[in-house]
Amino acid sequence: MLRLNNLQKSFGSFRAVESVSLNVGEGELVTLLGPSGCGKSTTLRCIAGLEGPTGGEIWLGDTCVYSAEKRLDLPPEKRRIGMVFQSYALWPHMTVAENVAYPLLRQKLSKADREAQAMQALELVGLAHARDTSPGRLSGGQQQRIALARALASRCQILLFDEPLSNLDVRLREQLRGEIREIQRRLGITAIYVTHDQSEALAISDRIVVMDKGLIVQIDGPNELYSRPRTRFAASFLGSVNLLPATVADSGVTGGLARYRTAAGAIVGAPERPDVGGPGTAVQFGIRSELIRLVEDTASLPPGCNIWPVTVRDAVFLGEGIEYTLVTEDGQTLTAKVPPYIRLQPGAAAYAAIAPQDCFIIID
Ligand SMILES: Nc1ncnc2c1ncn2[C@@H]1O[C@H](COP(=O)(O)OP(=O)(O)OP(=O)(O)O)[C@@H](O)[C@H]1O
Repeated sequence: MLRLNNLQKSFGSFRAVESVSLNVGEGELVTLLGPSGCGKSTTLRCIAGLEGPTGGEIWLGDTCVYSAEKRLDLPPEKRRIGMVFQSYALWPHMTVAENVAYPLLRQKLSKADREAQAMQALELVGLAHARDTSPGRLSGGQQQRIALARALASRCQILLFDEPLSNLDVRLREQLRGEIREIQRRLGITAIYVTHDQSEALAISDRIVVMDKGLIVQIDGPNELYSRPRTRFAASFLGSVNLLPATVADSGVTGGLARYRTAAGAIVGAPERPDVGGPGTAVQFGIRSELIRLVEDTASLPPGCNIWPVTVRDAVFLGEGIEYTLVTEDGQTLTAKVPPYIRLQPGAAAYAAIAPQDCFIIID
């Protein structure tokens, strides 16, 4: 449905989008995730036609809408794209229904059809009852729903979201992201969603594109990206991670696992990464903080667990859990987020344990 081939965008000599190639399937919701300034919004604006790229190609279905080589650049109104921005951009002097119907004026529709399409879109976002209200009298969440209805009303091929929930409080953000996902799935509409919020990306995406400095670092489903990040950047951008220096001890051991020697000499297991070199190759051994089990004796642990004897240095109560800072026997620091019923005092001796399948290997 959407294809970017080596998309580039420079502002003067600054390359905001270095090179982005991406295929998005029909009905897919793909998120562009990355830190401020990594080129997410610029990529989105190029797709919408609001920004002129400096290289590459953009295809929407079978239509090439931008090609540097062919000197082709279709204007936004010819791209059948709907866009939802961080700011709701609603007209205060129009009613809710008039705001939603406004972009339809460009289409050759009768007044009755325009109104019917606008009302259908308002029903989808649960705001049909507010049709005659002024948008200024509604809450931020409701105003963003109207902006979504306006994008849906024109029955576009693709919906683009640029940080649509950033102006809302946490609870509303969580509720609205669920609603956006539900409507997108129900209509089977293709969507590209820009955010710098990792939990939002994990919650709503079919696939996540992690970007850094105008380049794609990794593209994967939320689960794969969380459990098998390929680089230090991708690992640290999603969730909390511990990285321990290690070397390959033995590969192809059993069930897709390989063994790694950590700095203190302990041998631990993780899924084998085929692109890592043989024994002796230096790697980083990745452990998610929230997947660590913290126990006072090892009897209850399943066989084959990676186990580190640790001393508790610090504990921070977070409500839904406790974040422990732990020190291994060779002086490495581990962060573990565990349920709040596990209470250990600073100075206590314990064991940090994790299943090999829950670990991952980083090579950069
Ligand atoms: N019109 C412009 N002129 C010059 N530089 C620009 C322009 N628009 C964007 N940039 C620069 O391009 C880089 C990428 O910007 P972009 O808005 O795409 O980042 P982003 O990943 O969406 O970050 P954010 O979440 O902060 O919006 C930034 O360094 C930004 O300053």
